[in-house]
Amino acid sequence: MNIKDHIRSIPDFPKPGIMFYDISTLLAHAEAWRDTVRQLKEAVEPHKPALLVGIESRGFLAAAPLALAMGLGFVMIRKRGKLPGDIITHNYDLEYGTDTIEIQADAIKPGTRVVVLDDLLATGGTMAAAISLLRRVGADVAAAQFIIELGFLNGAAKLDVPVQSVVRYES
Ligand SMILES: O=P(O)(O)OC[C@H]1O[C@H](OP(=O)(O)OP(=O)(O)O)[C@H](O)[C@@H]1O
Ligand SMILES: Nc1ncnc2[nH]cnc12
Repeated sequence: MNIKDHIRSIPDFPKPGIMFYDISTLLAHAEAWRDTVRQLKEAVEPHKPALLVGIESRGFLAAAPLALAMGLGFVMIRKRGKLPGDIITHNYDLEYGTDTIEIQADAIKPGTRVVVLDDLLATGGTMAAAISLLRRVGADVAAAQFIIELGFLNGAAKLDVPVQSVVRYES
């Protein structure tokens, strides 16, 4: 199964000059999606995580089925203002402006080995922020796992954990 055959590339979205890699078509194809989750499992298992973490929102689509397939729990990192209870907040810089992600303060016991998942690695800013947030709650971040990596943006250079992806684009 060639996973790339099921990812749709849409030029000039959300703005001119950006190629958008759309996983809608991958999710809609049962066999291709099953194979994607299988490949995620093969890549993540060697890190022996006790827990998986997903980043809102497309990261949930990867992390939740993988957690079920691996028999592990799954923790959400969410955008600002969505999580109830005691939360830990992390602000980070985007190309223009700032953004905020959050996790529940008691979601992860200190020392727990986790793998973080997101659908796509672009500049690496989102995953770098997620890793900082996870370390603040005491998680041991074993790896960052993606479905898609945009290699030409060199986001992996921002991350100080092993970076893995199912498919990679060079342009
Ligand atoms: O490597 P970066 O440059 O940080 O970009 C990657 C992030 O951008 C997208 O999320 P988006 O903010 O579009 O949210 P969504 O998952 O809710 O669609 C994607 O799902 C990653 O989380
Ligand atoms: N080029 C891209 N395609 C899909 N999702 C993205 N998130 C950030 N950059 C993206």
